[in-house]
Amino acid sequence: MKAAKLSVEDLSWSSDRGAATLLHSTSFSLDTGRVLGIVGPNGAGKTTLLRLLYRFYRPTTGTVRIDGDDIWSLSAQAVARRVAAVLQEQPSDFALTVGEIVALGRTPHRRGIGGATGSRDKVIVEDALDRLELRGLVGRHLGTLSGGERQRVMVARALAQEPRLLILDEPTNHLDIRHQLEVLDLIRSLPLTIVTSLHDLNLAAGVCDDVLLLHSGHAVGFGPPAKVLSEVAVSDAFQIVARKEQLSLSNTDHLTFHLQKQGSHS
Ligand SMILES: Nc1ncnc2c1ncn2[C@@H]1O[C@H](COP(=O)(O)OP(=O)(O)OP(=O)(O)O)[C@@H](O)[C@H]1O
Repeated sequence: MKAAKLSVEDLSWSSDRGAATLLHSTSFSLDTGRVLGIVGPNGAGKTTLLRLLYRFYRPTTGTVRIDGDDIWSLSAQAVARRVAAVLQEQPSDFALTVGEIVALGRTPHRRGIGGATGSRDKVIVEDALDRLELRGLVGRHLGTLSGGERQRVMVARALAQEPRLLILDEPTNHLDIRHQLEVLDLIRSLPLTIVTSLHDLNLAAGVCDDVLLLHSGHAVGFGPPAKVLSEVAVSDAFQIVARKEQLSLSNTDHLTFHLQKQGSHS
């Protein structure tokens, strides 16, 4: 696996000319192998930013470069060889088996429509199935799996794509605590550049090298979680009162959240 360098410059997006801007000018860069968490309240623009990064939306202004190449100067297939995205599963996937879905990850590497599956493709698919512990489920239809099992299948398909940049939209959704920790552990262990949206700020602080805090379509902070996720910035963005406390056993910071200042309610 090879990790990408990602650089985003003056990126903004609105759905139509004259429509409200859903992402205002945003710039940041991410070195190879870094894990970036996109955090912010509902409707802040997290999914919009991710869609710009995997070439689903064409930017209104600015560029997304992967290893120096503007993704809109490359073909969709060339981008799919470098970038994989794990989104919520598509309804059309439900009739396919786990093995078939993971093998779909090889599509961008095939020559021509219906290109043959080579022995290297098989090795890569098997490796992805092993990594996500899916061997036992290989013949099952996606529709029969639990939410957590489906999430693992989607990550395996993305790995079979052999991306340099992996994009994850809320990868811990539907997962119980054990499976959340496993997915986050996997994220940390992959030698890829990763951009992931996360709702849980304490999880984001634990797993990400950098975070980007979005508020009403504006990037209001980028950098190490300890710096960006300050009490003031989190309180402002989420319209709550955030307090940073120290966990006594692990000596790590932990954010707690309150609707109002303690003692201020009647
Ligand atoms: N294609 C679109 N056309 C018009 N408005 C859109 C479009 N996509 C998203 N929006 C709006 O843009 C805003 C940002 O949406 P987005 O899905 O990026 O937020 P988010 O931070 O991912 O939210 P959540 O945490 O709820 O998933 C929302 O108000 C949403 O309704």
